[in-house]
Amino acid sequence: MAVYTQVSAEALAAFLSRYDVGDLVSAKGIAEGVENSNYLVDTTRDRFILTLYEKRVAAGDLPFFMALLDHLAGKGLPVPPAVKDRDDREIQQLEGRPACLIRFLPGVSLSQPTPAQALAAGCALGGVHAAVADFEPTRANSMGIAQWRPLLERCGRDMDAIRTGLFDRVAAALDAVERDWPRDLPVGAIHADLFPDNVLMLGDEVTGLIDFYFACTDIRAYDVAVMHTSWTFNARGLNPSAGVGAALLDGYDRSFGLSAAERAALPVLARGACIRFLLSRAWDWLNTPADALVMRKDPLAYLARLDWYVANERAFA
Ligand SMILES: Nc1ncnc2c1ncn2[C@@H]1O[C@H](COP(=O)(O)OP(=O)(O)O)[C@@H](O)[C@H]1O
Ligand SMILES: N[C@@H](CCOP(=O)(O)O)C(=O)O
Repeated sequence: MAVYTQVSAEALAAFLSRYDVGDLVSAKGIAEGVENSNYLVDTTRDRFILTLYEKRVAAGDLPFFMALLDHLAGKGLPVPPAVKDRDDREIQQLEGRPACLIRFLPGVSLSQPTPAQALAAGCALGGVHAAVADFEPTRANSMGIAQWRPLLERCGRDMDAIRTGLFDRVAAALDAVERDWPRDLPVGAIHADLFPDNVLMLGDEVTGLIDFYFACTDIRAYDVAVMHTSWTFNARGLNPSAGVGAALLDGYDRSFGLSAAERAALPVLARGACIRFLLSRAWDWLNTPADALVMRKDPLAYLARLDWYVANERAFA
């Protein structure tokens, strides 16, 4: 359940009165999501997502995220911009949290994407990378390779309570990833978390790309690798679908282009992505009480993926 901050009816009505969006009809907490509090808000005119940014999103990063959403929506991509109030402001305060009113987009997120859907999603990522060619703001990746070792050290040997020997296995995998990490691939604004639950679809059509709150400036092909790790396997990190993996890359290649150097780097980028999500999940696993309202995601599902990429170095050839 991702509603950490309760919003009173009075506070919400006062918040909405700053906008030209009609009057409040209903507001319901959204169970999906991990990082922020989200409400589905209906007014007499339209439907919106109200997001209150919780502790993982730094308020100082919000202008970058909002500028990126505006930029992509302005280029006609299915990305939801924040609504501006009468004073032209997108970022507000509500119940003591930074908050934005976001356009609602139709569609559902998939749990078992087909190759046709993966092709469309890969195409959509290519569309994002093309659209940010003239996007100037930058943001360092706060969950990038430079942060993985400090995060591993912070998790420490407590990781072995999740799986015996986990700390040493991740440390060894990280040694290899740090050694082989590409230094000269093209960089740009990337989503960095384009899992199936952050892509809304109707049939084989992408209707929404959401949750840009890890977006940053980093290696473009790393975004492709993150997608590959999250779209190709089942929830336990098993049974990779070769058709889905190939279709993702094909879609991206058709819409934006994947160079030979980028393709050659995908194995190490994918192992890096596995370490990144394994570590953030392990940290949450070790630091979230089992009875908390937040759903803890399984770090071992990313260990299984890491093992698969180590055993299948030629998966992208
Ligand atoms: N613009 C939007 N249009 C429609 N649904 C949305 C939109 N933004 C978020 N949602 C819904 O809210 C859920 C949680 O949003 P998300 O941004 O993934 O949260 P979190 O940042 O907490 O992970 C999504 O799974 C989706 O169902
Ligand atoms: N995609 C990450 C967690 C981030 O959650 P999101 O709901 O903001 O995408 C993972 O699965 O570990």
